[in-house]
Amino acid sequence: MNHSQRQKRIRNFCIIAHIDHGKSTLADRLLEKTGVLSARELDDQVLDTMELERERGITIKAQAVRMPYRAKDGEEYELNLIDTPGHVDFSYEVSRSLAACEGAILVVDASQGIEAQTLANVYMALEHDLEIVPVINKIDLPSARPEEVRQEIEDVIGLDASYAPLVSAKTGVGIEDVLEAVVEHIPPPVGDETAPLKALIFDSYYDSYKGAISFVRIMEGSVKEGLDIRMMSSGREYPVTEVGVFRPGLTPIGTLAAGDVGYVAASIKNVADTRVGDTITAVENPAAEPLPGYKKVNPMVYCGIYPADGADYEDLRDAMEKLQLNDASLMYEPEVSTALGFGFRCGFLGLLHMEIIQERLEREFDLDLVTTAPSVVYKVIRTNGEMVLIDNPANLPNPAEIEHMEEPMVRAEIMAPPDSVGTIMELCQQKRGIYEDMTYIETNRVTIRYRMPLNEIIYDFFDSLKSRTKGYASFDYELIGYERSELVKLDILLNGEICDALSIIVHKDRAYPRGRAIAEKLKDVIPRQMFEIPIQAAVGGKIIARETVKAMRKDVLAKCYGGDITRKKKLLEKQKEGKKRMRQVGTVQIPSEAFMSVLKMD
Ligand SMILES: Nc1nc2c(ncn2[C@@H]2O[C@H](COP(=O)(O)OP(=O)(O)OP(=O)(O)O)[C@@H](O)[C@H]2O)c(=O)[nH]1
Repeated sequence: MNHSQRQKRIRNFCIIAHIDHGKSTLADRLLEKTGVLSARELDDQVLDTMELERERGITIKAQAVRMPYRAKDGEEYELNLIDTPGHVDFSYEVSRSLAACEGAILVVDASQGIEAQTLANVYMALEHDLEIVPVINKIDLPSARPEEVRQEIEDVIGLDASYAPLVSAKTGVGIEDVLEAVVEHIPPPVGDETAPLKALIFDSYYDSYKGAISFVRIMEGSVKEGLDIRMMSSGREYPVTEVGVFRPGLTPIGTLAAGDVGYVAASIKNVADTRVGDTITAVENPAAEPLPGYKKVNPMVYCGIYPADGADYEDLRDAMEKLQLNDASLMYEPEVSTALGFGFRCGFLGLLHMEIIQERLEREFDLDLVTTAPSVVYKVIRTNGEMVLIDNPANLPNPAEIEHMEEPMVRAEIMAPPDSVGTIMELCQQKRGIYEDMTYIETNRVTIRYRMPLNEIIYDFFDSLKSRTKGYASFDYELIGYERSELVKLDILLNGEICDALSIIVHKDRAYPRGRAIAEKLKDVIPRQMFEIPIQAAVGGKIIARETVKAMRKDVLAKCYGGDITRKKKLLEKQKEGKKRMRQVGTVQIPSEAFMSVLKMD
């Protein structure tokens, strides 16, 4: 079979869905149906991969697996399923994965219908001109309303859903219909295998034996073992050591040609040299232009990460280094805080990314951490006209040197049942949201759009939204740029000293309530000590709130009457335990979890 005949039987697609609508379960079923994994292996193995994926904390964001499929027309097809990360933090990776495909399966839960992320994903897929195959999942649920959802897909998204397979990824019903729909509705790739090589990197990860491995879609030309390749963004060159496909598991196949999806290994030391979105070409006869759409993603959210015990600093640094090997979007640099000592300022794609990294540091590297309040990146325009980017409140210039400040804004899209509109609007208003519009989807769902400062949604917006709507609301956002804003630095003083790790940048109208709330919360979490501790919130040196932690009344040992020595020991032991999780800040001891917990409040 020549290449163009083969190309006609390739289908490159991904699965898009709102979280929990069954994307992973459906993907497993497709693997099972095409014999890539047996049902038994699925139980063991995919659970393992999922575990691994959890281990790696969504850093292996997108993988591609090749499935052979003999369709009802008697032909053998090569289906490449490209997995996309399901979270807005990784939207750039998602966009590159979509660019590697000709089509997408859109999974919609038959009982939930369309939700915020469903729409966001669909728009992104349409922007990449993908053919969308709707699939209605979870038809086994008693609350399933497949025909209504079919209508909803037609009315809200405007897709032809008349042929949408009705499936249960759980029981396995309708899976073959999904494969047939993919073959029938998604077009095969095009691309000239004799043209200069252009391969799009849509994901990469670090393998300790093979180095950084790039997952690619070959757009033009071909790549094989031994070829000298060049990364077009950096100009760096490497000889290819292996090319292959994921089946699952890396399987060498010798050559990948236009239309193919697979991986390329070239003894590359660092994932930072296999940037998602970059174009790989050949050193000899290179492509004139890279593929469009490459961009270096920048962190959106920053926070300080410190070891709870200063002695663990080196361990934390080693752990950071290891994580970064596999995650080119994690940024970190050493930082010193007067309150917390030596640690790192870290940049993340978003809050989920931040939480994943924190969790991995604690779980995989067994570290106890103190994290400071997350901050977005502010633009500060100095009185001398100079613009500086500030991601750490401690670095904010003196107010006298600031002409004005700008903060990042997002467009938030919330989808919810109509009866929760009131409470959602109240929340958005509280978070300085500016109402844009509202549209009803059928009679049971409404989409509300707000323009909001990113700094208001990074702490607890989503949690508040969920609790106010009993979990029914879904939420999505995109960054829309910077706007001028009246921002101030809110400092917290403990026993008269500023605790830099608790400083935050807030809107001036929110400084007072926020300062009060933080002081009140700190009063609850800071245990009594031998002396009275004033807790103050201040803006520009002016105290705006004050609480006091009263002094301890009695020595704990006083209860022991000096008699029972074992009891005394136990008590001291217990105190030591408690102390381990405390940070000495100036003269005051603060429990390490206090730093984050005070910032989470409605
Ligand atoms: N009843 C029923 N449950 C299903 C079906 N498909 C998936 N589920 C369940 O729905 C939940 C979410 O499924 P996942 O496959 O993890 O969903 P996902 O979209 O990949 O979710 P994320 O990975 O969190 O984005 C799981 O508890 C599944 O067992 C189905 O057809 N019927």
